[in-house]
Amino acid sequence: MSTIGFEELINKYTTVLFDCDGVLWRGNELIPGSKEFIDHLRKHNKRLIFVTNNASQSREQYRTKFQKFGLDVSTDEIYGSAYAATVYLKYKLKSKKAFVIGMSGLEHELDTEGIEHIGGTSEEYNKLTTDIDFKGIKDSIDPSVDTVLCGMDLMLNYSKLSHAFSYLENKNVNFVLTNDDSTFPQSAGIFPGSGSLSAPLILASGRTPTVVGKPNKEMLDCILDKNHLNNEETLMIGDRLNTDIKFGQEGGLDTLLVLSGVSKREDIEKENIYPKYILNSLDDLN
Ligand SMILES: O=C(O)[C@H](O)[C@H](O)COP(=O)(O)O
Ligand SMILES: [Mg+2]
Repeated sequence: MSTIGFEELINKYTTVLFDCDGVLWRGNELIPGSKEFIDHLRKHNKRLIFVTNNASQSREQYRTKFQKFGLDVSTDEIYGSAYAATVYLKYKLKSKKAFVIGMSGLEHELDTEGIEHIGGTSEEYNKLTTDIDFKGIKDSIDPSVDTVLCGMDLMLNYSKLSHAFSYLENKNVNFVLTNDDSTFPQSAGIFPGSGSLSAPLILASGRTPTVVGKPNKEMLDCILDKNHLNNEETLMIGDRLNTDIKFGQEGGLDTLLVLSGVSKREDIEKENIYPKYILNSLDDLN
């Protein structure tokens, strides 16, 4: 494990896969040096691919977020777990309709692939109430729902969980997570991640979900469907050892851990996941 400088990086790699939360930004705050580093790579004609487990936004919404930071990134360069999960439901599960725990970004991606969805941001599932209509939940089961899909949901509540749980009682209904990150890096600090939001369903249903996001192969398959990666010339940059660095290693890529997000230097030995390179942040490359 060593550091790496900009010159060495651009001489070794033609393609850079970037994680987003904790590498480029924390919430809506750009991490110092990330824009400059991306601009430098663009000047050296490097291929950039952005791979985020954050399912709260669609590729289009991320393109707008990049633009707000003065970064011109095309949707073809963006692979979010909302998109990857949608592709998985559409082409692997042949899903027609999903019950969603998630936000508008996940719903937008499902819409682009013509997968119907209930739950999510619709009004009836987002009322914060202690007056739960338990019988109504069981009576409301829609037999055409074939999948429960869970992602980051800032409006999670007991009623939504109870609806999702009731669908999962039917073992024929698929159970899919966009990702299972335990925590989520924000500018104000670390918060519960989407993996921690779906944990109650896993415990209550006793079922093991398919997880699409990093480090799982479905996310890499989604990228490889559209991009040939020359492994020796591709670098994966991330802030989380058990998603980004593991994803890169299992994909046969070199990896760079930046300490600007979730994982800390002492986590490396604890988790026994050793990146090839380590830096404090992307600013060390400017
Ligand atoms: O809780 C989550 O969904 C994740 O922590 C978060 O969104 C990770 O995003 P990434 O670091 O993969 O961009
Ligand atoms: Mg991250």
